[in-house]
Amino acid sequence: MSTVTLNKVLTIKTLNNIAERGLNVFNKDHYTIDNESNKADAILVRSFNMQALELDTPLKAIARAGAGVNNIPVEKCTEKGIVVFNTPGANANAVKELVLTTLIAASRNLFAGVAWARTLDGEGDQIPKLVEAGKKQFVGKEIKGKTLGVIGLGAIGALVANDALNLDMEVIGFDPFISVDTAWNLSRNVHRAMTIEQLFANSDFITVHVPLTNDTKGMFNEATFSLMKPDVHILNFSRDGLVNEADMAVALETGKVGKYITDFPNENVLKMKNVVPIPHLGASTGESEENCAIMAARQLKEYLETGNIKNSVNFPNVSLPYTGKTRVAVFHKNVPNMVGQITSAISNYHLNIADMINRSRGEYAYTMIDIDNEVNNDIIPGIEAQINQINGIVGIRLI
Ligand SMILES: NC(=O)c1ccc[n+]([C@@H]2O[C@H](COP(=O)([O-])OP(=O)(O)OC[C@H]3O[C@@H](n4cnc5c(N)ncnc54)[C@H](O)[C@@H]3O)[C@@H](O)[C@H]2O)c1
Ligand SMILES: O=C(O)CC[C@@H](O)C(=O)O
Repeated sequence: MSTVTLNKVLTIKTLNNIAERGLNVFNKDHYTIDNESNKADAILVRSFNMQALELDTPLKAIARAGAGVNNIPVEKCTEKGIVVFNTPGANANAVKELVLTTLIAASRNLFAGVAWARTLDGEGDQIPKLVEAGKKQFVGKEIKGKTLGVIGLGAIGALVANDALNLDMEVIGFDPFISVDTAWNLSRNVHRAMTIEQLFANSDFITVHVPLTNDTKGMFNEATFSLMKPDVHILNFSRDGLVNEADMAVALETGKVGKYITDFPNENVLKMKNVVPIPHLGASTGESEENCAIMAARQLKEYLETGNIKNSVNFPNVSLPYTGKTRVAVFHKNVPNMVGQITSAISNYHLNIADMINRSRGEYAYTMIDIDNEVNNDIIPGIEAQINQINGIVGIRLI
């Protein structure tokens, strides 16, 4: 981590409860933590829905202490040069543990059984007899030898797939965009489904670990249920929007889906038969909340102090050792001759370039230029104005 001396105090706004150890990453001499400010330099968020929020200047960055960024208006941020970070893998173990816990618990009708046992309160000496007579309602099925389909083999899916093998399950995985890193970590005993249909047709249990996007929205629906085995159990620890809830309600009624274990209860879900509603606890462990908060805070701090970007979901990873010289960081459209125009704007001020880096991601790019000379504060507005005049510039920071 860099140890830059900031010449002004920056404000970090929190929109959710963020673990203390994460907030402690921000030195109080240089940062104010505030959950009210509308002049924040950066935002730390978990699940708060930011879609309708104004993204006012001087907001430079948003860090999601978690994986999913569907609560953040990422496209709007990109257009404004606001960097959005997440914390890949930081809560994956917590989610994996709850997936496997509920996979077994639901299969053994544990939740319903425990709730029923509580209703026996007050029956006195009769309770043991009632238990023995009533337990037949809760006969479950073992997971050993059954097939688990894992959709999405990223940080969480890969952990679930590997550990399900250790529980003697057969595992089929589907992920057309699997990363090289994950592929290396995945057991060779995980069978690869060539199509999602193949996974649907062969799984006794299905767990989904993909982001909610236009492509994945409603991927569980009447048509896909029809491909599945009867009594399939579906686990959704990803996002509610992946499931067409009207179709799920019907599939549960008919027994096509035996159980729906979801981390996203709502009014529709709570009315469903054989649903196991969990109050979004996937990542709710002390360990995971700290991991996410620390990672999010470090990434934000590094970006604010040096311009370096790591684990952004909308801009490329860019890193240049920070030497304390003036750094010009520019967001721009990914079109020809941008770097040339930016560097000539700088040389118009007779400044020498010591180092530079340029990376692109889709339609946008990010360029950082370190200036060799001491830059007089008086000329900074002029440099900014010249660069801002270039067609395709989204934003500029001098650090
Ligand atoms: N319940 C919780 O508390 C909780 C916690 C963490 C993450 N999540 C959710 O889980 C999701 C996954 O988290 P992660 O950390 O594993 O993310 P990740 O980015 O590491 O993995 C996602 C995987 O999904 C794959 N994928 C994308 N589209 C796909 C598709 N159409 N079909 C198959 N695979 C596809 C990607 O290639 C990637 O490997 C997050 O986006 C978030 O919505 C929920
Ligand atoms: O912050 C949480 O508790 C949940 C986070 C989770 O939904 C995620 O996408 O990482």
